[in-house]
Amino acid sequence: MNRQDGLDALLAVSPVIPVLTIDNAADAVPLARALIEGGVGVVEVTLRTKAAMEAIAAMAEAVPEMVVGAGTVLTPSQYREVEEAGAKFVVSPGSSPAVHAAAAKSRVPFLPGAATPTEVLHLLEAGFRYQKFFPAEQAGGIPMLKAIGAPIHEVTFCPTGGITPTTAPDYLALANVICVGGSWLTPAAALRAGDWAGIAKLAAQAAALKR
Ligand SMILES: O=C(O)C(=O)C[C@H](O)[C@H](O)COP(=O)(O)O
Repeated sequence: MNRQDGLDALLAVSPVIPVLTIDNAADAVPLARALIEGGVGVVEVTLRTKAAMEAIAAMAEAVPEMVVGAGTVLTPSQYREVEEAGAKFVVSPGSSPAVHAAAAKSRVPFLPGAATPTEVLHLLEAGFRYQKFFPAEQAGGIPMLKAIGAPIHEVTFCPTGGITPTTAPDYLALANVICVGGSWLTPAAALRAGDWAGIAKLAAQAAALKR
């Protein structure tokens, strides 16, 4: 089976995929509801915190209208764990043969990361037409994506890393970008304060971006 079956539809759900770092699993459900209220129906929950796995499971269970993805998946065992927790897609900042093998065995589609033309071509050769361009700003940003897109037409990107509400529209205007990832929708202070209304407002602004 193709390891990216259905991924195109998931990446088309919102112009911005919020990249979430959740310290407190109890925040997961109200946070997902706030994002849905703002019109953002897809998230990437990074495995950067102890609470991440529980957060994925809680969101997938309690907020079925949210497409919950798992990010920072670096190993085959993490791939299996997030699938069990209910993740609908898996994101990695890079890629490795072991994680590719885990993706090949899984029903959950995989969005691997690349930052150079050689990495992009390796992934394309392995069948990955959708790739995370990471770390987007540090790896050359918009000029780099344009330069990669000139010779390599077949790959569509979700750039992530250092993107802001100001730069997001310019990324989204590129022919080889389907969506962008970013952490700005969920500022740490807003999460700590449980400012769900504020997060819903940021989500609404992101959901309204054109692509
Ligand atoms: O954790 C991962 O797997 C990552 O790939 C890193 C995140 O995508 C970036 O850290 C996004 O964060 P901002 O740059 O703040 O928008």
